[in-house]
Amino acid sequence: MRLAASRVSWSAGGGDILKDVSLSVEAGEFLGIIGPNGSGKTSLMSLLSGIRKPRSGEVLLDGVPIGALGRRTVAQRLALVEQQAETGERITARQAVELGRTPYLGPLSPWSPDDDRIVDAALDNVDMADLAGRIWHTLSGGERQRLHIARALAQQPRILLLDEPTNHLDIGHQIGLLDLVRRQDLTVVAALHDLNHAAMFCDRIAVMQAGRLVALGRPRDVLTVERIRDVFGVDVAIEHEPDGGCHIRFRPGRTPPERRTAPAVALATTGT
Ligand SMILES: Nc1ncnc2c1ncn2[C@@H]1O[C@H](COP(=O)(O)OP(=O)(O)OP(=O)(O)O)[C@@H](O)[C@H]1O
Repeated sequence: MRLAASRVSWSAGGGDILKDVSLSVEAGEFLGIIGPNGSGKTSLMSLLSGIRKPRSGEVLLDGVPIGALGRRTVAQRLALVEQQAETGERITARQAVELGRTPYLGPLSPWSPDDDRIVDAALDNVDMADLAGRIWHTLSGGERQRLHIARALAQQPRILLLDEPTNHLDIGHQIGLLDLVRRQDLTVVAALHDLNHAAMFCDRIAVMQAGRLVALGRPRDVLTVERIRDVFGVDVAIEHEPDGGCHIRFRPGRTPPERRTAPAVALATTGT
């Protein structure tokens, strides 16, 4: 299943937030979206998911404008985990994941043992089976985040859109979650802040800056010292590995003076 944005622009609050962005993600690909705070990652994800309509341009799901497909059809093909996703507080962890089955339920297709199996597998996948009976508001931020992922997996989409999926997670669960997502037979688009995670897990990376797509390609081609300095305003050293991977080392105190007011926060987790 192929998802594509064709020359999409979007405005809000009197300003142009996304400007003429085109990209596509192929079946089975893991595409990362990186960029500083406010560069338009979340806005782009919301257009790709069909939640928002572009002012101009279009988003195509297997060649069909996403706006022309019904909500239920879209939800059976594509799941979005939003950055600040919230869920009603009175439900249990399991019930939160069961919500992922909604697009498949109806008068002629009531809840079945298959739905139970799918929900159990999703809880297992994110290491949350033991807490399935816990009430939502008693769970930690990281546990809730893992349940949001489980809910999206229970939706059995072909495309998974993740907006900063590793928020709130400790390093073990950050790596575990990205690895889990990568191992699924899914097309993934994930907005990520950690450039090393993007380098490790993504087939290609899209770089957003001030609402524009400024680079798109393989991690080692996109993540260059010059681009990271230009886009994030920080100085890094990059080690290239023989297997094609790369590792980015943040060099504190080496940021060019003219960029010291830039939003370097975005790289805070990449220093090792
Ligand atoms: N509904 C809205 N009304 C006005 N401005 C908006 C709206 N939604 C987003 N923006 C602005 O658009 C810009 C891009 O926001 P967006 O959330 O897409 O960025 P982001 O790259 O995801 O940022 P972050 O890394 O901080 O999550 C920001 O300046 C934001 O304030």
